[in-house]
Amino acid sequence: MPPSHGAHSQRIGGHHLRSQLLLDVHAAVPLSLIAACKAFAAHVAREGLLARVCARVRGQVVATAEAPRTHSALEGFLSCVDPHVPVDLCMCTRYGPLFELYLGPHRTVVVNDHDHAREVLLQRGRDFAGRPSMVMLHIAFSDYSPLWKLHRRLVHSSFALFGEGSSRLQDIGRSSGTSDHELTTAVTNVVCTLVFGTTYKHGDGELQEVMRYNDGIVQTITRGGLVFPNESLSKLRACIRVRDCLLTQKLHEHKATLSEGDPRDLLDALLKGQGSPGPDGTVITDDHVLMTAAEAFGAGVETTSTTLLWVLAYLLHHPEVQEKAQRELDEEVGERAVRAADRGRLPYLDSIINEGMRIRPVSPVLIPHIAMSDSRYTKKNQGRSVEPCHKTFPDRFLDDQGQRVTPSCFLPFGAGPRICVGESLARMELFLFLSSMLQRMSFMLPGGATPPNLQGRLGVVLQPLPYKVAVRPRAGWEVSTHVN
Ligand code: HEM
Repeated sequence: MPPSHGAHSQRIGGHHLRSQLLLDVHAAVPLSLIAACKAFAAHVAREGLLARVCARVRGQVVATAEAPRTHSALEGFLSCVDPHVPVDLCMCTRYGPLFELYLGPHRTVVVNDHDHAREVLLQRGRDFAGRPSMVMLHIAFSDYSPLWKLHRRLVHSSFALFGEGSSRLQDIGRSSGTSDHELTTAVTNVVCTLVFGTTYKHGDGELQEVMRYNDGIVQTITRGGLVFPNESLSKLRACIRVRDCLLTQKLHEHKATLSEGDPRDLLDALLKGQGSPGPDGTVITDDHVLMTAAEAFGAGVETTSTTLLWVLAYLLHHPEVQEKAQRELDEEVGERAVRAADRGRLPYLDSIINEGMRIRPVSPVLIPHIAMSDSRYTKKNQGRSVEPCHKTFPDRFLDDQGQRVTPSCFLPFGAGPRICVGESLARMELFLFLSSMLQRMSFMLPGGATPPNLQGRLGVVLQPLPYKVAVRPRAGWEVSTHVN
């Protein structure tokens, strides 16, 4: 279709890698600034360029990057790039809700409005379901292809084994701890169960090893600068070696014990998928299996544990919200262990989780999409009004009767063909962890401590700065501890 040239239309030609994306937009779309910055940071890290840029949106730092001093891609956007002075990139204010920018060599269209994003992701999902060529992973960063579809289907089917009908996640949730390390350990344990069917006991050496390499990978990627040989790159390589060694061992064990019945976990599902190629003859190799297993850790640990840390940080700012959630738990669940099926009875707790994901989304701009073919997107409405919101944490997700409402523009897991494949699992995990924690413990600021800084910093995900929290067991639940 030819692009339209209406008085209010903006033609955004983004020939992204291999196709042409034309957006004809008559209305607002805002900012994928954070994505832009993220991708920019990734690009800069890849290219090994120098000088520091700090990007802020509405006063909040959303990304820092090692940036080129005089890079033509950046010149259009920044009046100055001083390596020592933070540059405010309020692009939304300066360039309007829809604009294009170069991320290194890639022309990128920025869309920042939930309604429009929803339309692009859902109604036009197939058109924009591609991924830029980034990292060789098999789902999240894989382009829209038969191989991606096959992997996604298998991953989805294996996650279904851990759905509401299963008690496997409930039991792991019950052993959750309260420091960020323990939260991450518990979330990692869930992913180990999903991926290779091992649920570890507290303190297990192998689980510690998984934690160490996972953390090493996250930290080194967050730090960036992995282009030239250096300490970070060596550490990343070492962590990946340990990870691959462990996953290969699990793969061999699974091959040796694979049976006819239902898959036990993700490795089983992928191994079974090796026997039935996709419609175009696509075959899953052992390397694919290992990469997809590794990806489940990458996508499933940091996202979920960081969401919980954000929710806790907000609860420290709103102790009355915590008390109300605890009252709801006391009335609806009492002292028995929380079950996945209790979610329907706990709308207030659910609204806290939703609000946590809304106000501090760990993946604020999804993962970049690219156009699958020459495409045009036309919006009829012009402009957009932003009304002041008088809702307090977490009431946006509740109606006047205290029942749950979910605005259609709420997309913490994306939408359309590339929607997060772990969404149901993540929602269940968040529910089980938070409910089990609030049922047994109260979280408060240690004496003299200031409330957590809610600004966040963008690493692999948007994460809170470290904060301190005191934990007190609720009446009837022993074990007391102070954690950082
Ligand atoms: C709070 C937790 C989580 C959040 C907020 C989250 C969010 C997201 C988002 C925003 C995307 C990108 C969607 C897009 O580009 O349109 C995504 C993709 C993905 N997520 Fe999650 N996620 C979470 C947990 C998980 C978990 C637990 C797993 C698996 C164990 C997982 C696996 C994936 C995968 C494989 C993709 C790539 C899907 C594709 O490209 O086809 N995520 N997630």
